[in-house]
Amino acid sequence: MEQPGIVITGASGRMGQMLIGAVAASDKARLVGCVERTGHAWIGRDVGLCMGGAALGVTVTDDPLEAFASAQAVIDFTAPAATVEFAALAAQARAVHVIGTTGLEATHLAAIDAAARHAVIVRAGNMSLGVNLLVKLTQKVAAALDADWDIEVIEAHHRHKVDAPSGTALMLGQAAAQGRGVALDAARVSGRDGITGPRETGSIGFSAIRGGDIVGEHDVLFAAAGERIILRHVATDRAIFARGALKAALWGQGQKPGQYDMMDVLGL
Ligand SMILES: NC(=O)C1=CN([C@@H]2O[C@H](COP(=O)(O)OP(=O)(O)OC[C@H]3O[C@@H](n4cnc5c(N)ncnc54)[C@H](O)[C@@H]3O)[C@@H](O)[C@H]2O)C=CC1
Ligand SMILES: O=C(O)C1=N[C@H](C(=O)O)C[C@H](O)C1
Repeated sequence: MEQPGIVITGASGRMGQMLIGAVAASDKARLVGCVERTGHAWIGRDVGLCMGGAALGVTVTDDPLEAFASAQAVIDFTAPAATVEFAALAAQARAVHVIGTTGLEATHLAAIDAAARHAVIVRAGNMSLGVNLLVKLTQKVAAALDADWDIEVIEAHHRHKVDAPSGTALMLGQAAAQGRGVALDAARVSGRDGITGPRETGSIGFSAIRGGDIVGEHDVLFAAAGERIILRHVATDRAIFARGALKAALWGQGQKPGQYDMMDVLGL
């Protein structure tokens, strides 16, 4: 059987280039398309040459529908508005849509839910094995501790990141809330500043650091009187996200329409 053909959206981005490298090097998938936004300097050029390497025989396009028509999967690490558009188009093309984009708000999520009625969508704020294990651990630890243990999620990323808290931090906060049996929306406290008053018992705090070229670092801090537990993940190479996304694109082949995450893909 022919290997699944994969389209990468946001081809020139930090993750786009990492994903193109991963698919081009894979013996389980074929790179069949690359999409960038209209007006981008890469449109109409071979993506391999644009990346400074050998030609890959794939021309970058700003026409996602045409690109998706010949694909079995679309891997999408772009921006919320673009991802919503791609979800509808991937569903139309019956291609598995792997979504790594973060910063999605309720309206974006509703549109993705609608597309998942007709298509396979795998979405996760972090596609690495390590972070998905950390999510599981966070839920377990939170379930074992009572509200005398304050929970704080601290994340650090590069200076170009546009959303906060990170998608990963939200996954970790959600896991902590689930473990504790509370709703994250009710417990969440982000970005303290000024006279905040003392910490509210049971709240789950989020802090974001932005600087330099930090790939992605996440701590879940459980702090009580006299002791602290810190669960930590440090990403040093974006290849971990690309590997996870490619795994998700392959796993999604033949699945029933619906929305899945990396826990499903990794069997965690
Ligand atoms: N889930 C995960 O494991 C990970 C998720 N991310 C997320 O992926 C997203 C992208 O991250 P980066 O690659 O660092 O950003 P980036 O800014 O380097 O790349 C985004 C790319 O998307 C392109 N783009 C935007 N709108 C588009 C459109 N309408 N059509 C085609 N292309 C379009 C941009 O031109 C750009 O090349 C962010 O939301 C980030 O948080 C990043 C790393 C891992
Ligand atoms: O923007 C990034 O770079 C990253 N984004 C994801 C997030 O928001 O958690 C995953 C990873 O931390 C890198």
